[in-house]
Amino acid sequence: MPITEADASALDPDTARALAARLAEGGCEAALPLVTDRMILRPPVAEDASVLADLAGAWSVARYTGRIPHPYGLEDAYAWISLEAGLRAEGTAVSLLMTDRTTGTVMGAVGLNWNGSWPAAELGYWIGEPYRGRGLAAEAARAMLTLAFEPLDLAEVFASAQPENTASLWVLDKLGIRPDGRRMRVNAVARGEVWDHERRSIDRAAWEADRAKRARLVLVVAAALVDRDGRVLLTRRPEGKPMAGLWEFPGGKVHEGETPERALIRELHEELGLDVRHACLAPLTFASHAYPDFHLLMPLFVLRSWHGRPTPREGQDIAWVRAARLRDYPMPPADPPLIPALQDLLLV
Ligand SMILES: Nc1nc2c([nH]c(=O)n2[C@@H]2O[C@H](COP(=O)(O)OP(=O)(O)OP(=O)(O)O)[C@@H](O)[C@H]2O)c(=O)[nH]1
Repeated sequence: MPITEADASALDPDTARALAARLAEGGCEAALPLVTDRMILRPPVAEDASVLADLAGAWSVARYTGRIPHPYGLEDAYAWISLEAGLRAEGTAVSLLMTDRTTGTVMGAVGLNWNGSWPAAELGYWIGEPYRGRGLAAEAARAMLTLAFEPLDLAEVFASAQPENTASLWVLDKLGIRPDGRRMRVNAVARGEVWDHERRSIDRAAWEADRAKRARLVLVVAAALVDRDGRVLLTRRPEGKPMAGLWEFPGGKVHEGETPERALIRELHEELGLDVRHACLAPLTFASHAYPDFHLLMPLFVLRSWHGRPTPREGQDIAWVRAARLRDYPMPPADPPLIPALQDLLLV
């Protein structure tokens, strides 16, 4: 549904209050914080001011954003944090920090603002210099689209970027936020300029179509082979396959007409030369993970007995790993949530 100027800005206080309630943090029903593969996106707090001043104070960040002044100091960061808390509480905007899911390190920020454009929201993001080139902005912006169209129930998300800011244009393209034939003016405070840019947008129908494409379910089955010492067999994805170099549980896709168990028996034979009996496969847990272009559903079986010696037949490295050391091996993003169930089973 294209938004016209006449539709926009009709944000009545009740709607704003409802949106603010959806943005309140805490509990399983709350929209925030957002969790992605590599990040937790959470509201900024006063303790973030100095790291924000360092990151957003760089000219390489300010020069491409409309709202970040330059120079940008601690006072600016405190003012922004308190402004954003106010907008979130009144239900007119949400800004979140991109933090590393493991270390908590603040890496950038991403926000939606529908103050004056509701039911459309403007998307904005910036990423600190040390954290560029890893696809983090796209990952965060994708989570913001989900927030916009699901809990916030907005109709459109729009954005713009400097024509020479190719990294940002790449993010918008990747998310399906495309030129919509309109222009938008941006007051770029750091440069003291007013930009007149191509407007890019995505509406609910386009976002739903993209989500449906990415939600195609792929059933993969995997095994945790456990030896007499309680070690688990990991195999390393060989060069030429997607996610090459990462360690995973042996297994593969379930073919048409196969049960997960038959598929696993076939894969263990093809990949490792093992003969396995159906009765030895004990279901343990499963992974359910949204990859960019499909949704993985992967039951994990435990196997303690087999015939033959695991022999890599597809050029893959293999490793026997103690349960306590499983996290030392870089794995595809679907796999780390499987580790606690294995450790519960093996670390007694
Ligand atoms: N086998 C296995 N696949 C995993 C794991 N974790 C995970 O995300 N996957 C994903 O599940 C999919 C399985 O694909 P695969 O390439 O191993 O399957 P396959 O042996 O049937 O390969 P093929 O498609 O080349 O015939 C891949 O996208 C892979 O990255 C895991 O622990 N084990």
